[in-house]
Amino acid sequence: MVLKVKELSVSYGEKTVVDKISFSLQKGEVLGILGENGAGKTSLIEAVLGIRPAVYKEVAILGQSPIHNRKQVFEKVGVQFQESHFPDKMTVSEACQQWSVLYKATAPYQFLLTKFGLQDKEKSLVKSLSGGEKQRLAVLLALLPNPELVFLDELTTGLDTKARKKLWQTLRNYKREGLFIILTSHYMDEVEALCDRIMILKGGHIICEGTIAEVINYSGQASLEAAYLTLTDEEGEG
Ligand SMILES: Nc1ncnc2c1ncn2[C@@H]1O[C@H](COP(=O)(O)OP(=O)(O)OP(=O)(O)O)[C@@H](O)[C@H]1O
Repeated sequence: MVLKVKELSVSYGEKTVVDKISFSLQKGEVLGILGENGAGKTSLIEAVLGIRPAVYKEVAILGQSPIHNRKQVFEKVGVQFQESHFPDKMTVSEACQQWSVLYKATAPYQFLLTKFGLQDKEKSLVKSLSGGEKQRLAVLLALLPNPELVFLDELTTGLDTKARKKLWQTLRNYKREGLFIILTSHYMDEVEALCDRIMILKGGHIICEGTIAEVINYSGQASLEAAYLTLTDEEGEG
């Protein structure tokens, strides 16, 4: 098993935003975590990674605790966050180099820059990149340590249609090579393009999980979009 989470809860003060959630990721799977704004997706991922205080019965990533075996786990796990902050004067290549030194072994970053369409930006300041380019850099950095498992939070937010499709293809290739992926997304086309299994959160609870076909079937709707809207009671709100 790649990831096992048992009865994990996250609270901010009195407010519990992730409530006794249990789930797992099997080998070969891409798991999508869905849910409206504030459902608890980021809090859940941060708690699983051990960077957000939480209570739980068990959290194991690739068979080890991300809290007690931090260093060993993070040699094998890549993380892309919603926002990456870089110093003002840092160039793209410096960002890659600084990230590389955190790991024992990394992929050659020039190769990844080409893969992510950033080869002409090596000498550019990170702060001068467009939103979409920064986003691609954040995914690149997550993949730099050649991880076995990668967490991608709002993967393609801010990317144009062509860049999204390109990134999906890149990730599908990584998956074929054996990478396990957990991602959060607000885009049902993205989820359908990448995920084997999904988990929909609402108010810190899992309201539905299964393959895309199972979730659609369970909702009684004809598409994932309609299933998602029905299950999260969003219909008619927009
Ligand atoms: N540092 C914090 N302090 C207090 N409350 C927080 C904090 N971070 C998140 N929350 C609250 O916890 C709840 C879950 O937030 P979280 O960011 O995990 O949701 P999300 O599903 O990732 O949302 P989004 O889709 O908007 O990114 C929200 O109600 C949010 O306001």
